[in-house]
Amino acid sequence: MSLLFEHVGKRYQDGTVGLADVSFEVPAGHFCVILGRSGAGKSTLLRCVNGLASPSSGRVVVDGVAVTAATLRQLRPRIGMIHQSFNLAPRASVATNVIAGALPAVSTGRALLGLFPKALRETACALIADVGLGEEHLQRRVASLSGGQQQRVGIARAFMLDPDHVLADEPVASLDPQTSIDILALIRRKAKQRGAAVLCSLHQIDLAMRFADQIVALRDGQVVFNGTPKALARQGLAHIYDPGWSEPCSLREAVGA
Ligand SMILES: Nc1ncnc2c1ncn2[C@@H]1O[C@H](COP(=O)(O)OP(=O)(O)OP(=O)(O)O)[C@@H](O)[C@H]1O
Repeated sequence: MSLLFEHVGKRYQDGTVGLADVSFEVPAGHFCVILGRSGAGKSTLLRCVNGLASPSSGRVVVDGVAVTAATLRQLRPRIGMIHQSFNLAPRASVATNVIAGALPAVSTGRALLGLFPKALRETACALIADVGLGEEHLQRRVASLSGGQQQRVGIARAFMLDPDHVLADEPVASLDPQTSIDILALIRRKAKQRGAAVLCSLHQIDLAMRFADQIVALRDGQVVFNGTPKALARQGLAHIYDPGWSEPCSLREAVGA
């Protein structure tokens, strides 16, 4: 159960290159953080996994199945999504938002009527407790919660269908430092419990170093680093973030100079 990017390129309709030629693998159960400057291609990469963007070249392979319009129906229930701005229904309750994570597995008619099977309702309640929201929160409107609490709802929703993969696009961008740590620890714990691979884009290097098993760094739509936090600490961050960085620097590093 892994996520594989094989020479993935994405050119948008206006000609902008979102991804140039990206290849790497995230093994099952790994927490993989995607780093890179603004515009490096992090969101584009995540969107290529859940079909919100389709690669112009190459392919994304989820557990051996290439992501295409035809396979998305089968793959979507196995991919949980956590968003930067939570993407919840603000006027609906915590419980309603969490159970909405099961929509890919429920017929449209039943979903419209709010008829979720008892097992799914029980799963939703258990998840809400597990992410640290007490019973008193079940019927609260999401709009009345803090950002950190809303992201806990988003995490519970993402795990409704026991996903094999979790995509998190800057999940702590709007949260304070301690809440960010708590939220990433929660995503990591839930994913490890499940054995799910996580692909999580971040701008906070300290958090990447703290939580990642694997770090992939993008620059101008290309992979400029793929390895452990320790290896990145040895290598430094110039090749990812410095505007003036150029290739000879990485060549020197490659020969250990
Ligand atoms: N719908 C689109 N149409 C045209 N270009 C796009 C589109 N979406 C993204 N891009 C471009 O693709 C490149 C990569 O964007 P992307 O959003 O993937 O970067 P990012 O690393 O997630 O940035 P940030 O950290 O700011 O969110 C950028 O040049 C961006 O302007």
